[in-house]
Amino acid sequence: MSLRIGVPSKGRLMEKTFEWFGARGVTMARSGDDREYSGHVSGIGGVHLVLLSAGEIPRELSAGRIHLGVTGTDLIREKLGGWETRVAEVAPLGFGFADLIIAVPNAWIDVDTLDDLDAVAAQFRAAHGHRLRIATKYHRLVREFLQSAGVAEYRLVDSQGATEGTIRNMTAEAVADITSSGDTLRANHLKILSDGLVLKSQAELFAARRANWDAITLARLSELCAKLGVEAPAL
Ligand SMILES: Nc1ncnc2c1ncn2[C@@H]1O[C@H](COP(=O)(O)OP(=O)(O)OP(=O)(O)O)[C@@H](O)[C@H]1O
Ligand SMILES: O=P(O)(O)OC[C@H]1O[C@H](OP(=O)(O)OP(=O)(O)O)[C@H](O)[C@@H]1O
Repeated sequence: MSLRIGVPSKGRLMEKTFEWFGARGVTMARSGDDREYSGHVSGIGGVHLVLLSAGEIPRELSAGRIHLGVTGTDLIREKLGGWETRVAEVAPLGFGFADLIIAVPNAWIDVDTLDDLDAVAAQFRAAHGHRLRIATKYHRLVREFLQSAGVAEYRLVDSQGATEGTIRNMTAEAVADITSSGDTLRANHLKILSDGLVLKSQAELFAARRANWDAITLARLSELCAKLGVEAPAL
């Protein structure tokens, strides 16, 4: 059986992943034109490339339909409850850096910390009759983070994109989203709470604990890890 490795199917994450493996003698390429989601691996035998959305890779790893996968730490932790029991970290890849943060409007001059947010949230509920809304797609991570910080008077509203626009659109009062350059936050007049860093993320190579590991796939894993210069994970 070949070792199935899931890799982001488009954009910067795909290109950087191809570069990272290529620099270590494992060449990945998409077949056909840009719209064809199939590919191949050379430089090592018995490894099958599976091109997937970065957001779907955690689920495919968890189900064991791929043996290895490249995706963001944020997506693994958000999408897989008890992620350590489902995947093993093989190697951080040094790209795809992003911080998951909590941000509020610049105009909230008295709000700089989570404690301030908590105070404003209580006032907000008293004044408006509903809880302050935080727009995000990272429900699990934000809930856990705010719970451990003691912030309770809020409601998460789902936003799967253009999250920073929800405040202007009046569907939320605050946001929890990833930032890398900070341009999107600046353009939308938002500031990060000083203690509002939920998670630092980067692209990582993960192994599926529940995949069908047999002697052949384990041998291929060792060979691949040796070639990549990383330690083979204990599964
Ligand atoms: N500036 C950035 N914008 C978006 N994602 C980034 C950025 N920097 C790093 N990332 C990381 O890239 C990953 C998301 O990649 P991508 O947007 O391709 O995923 P996706 O959810 O599968 O997207 P799509 O649904 O459009 O296919 C996350 O792990 C995220 O942390
Ligand atoms: O700090 P920056 O460099 O500005 O990057 C952050 C932005 O990039 C991502 O959005 P993406 O482009 O993936 O689009 P989305 O709004 O559909 O999530 C993220 O959701 C932020 O909006």
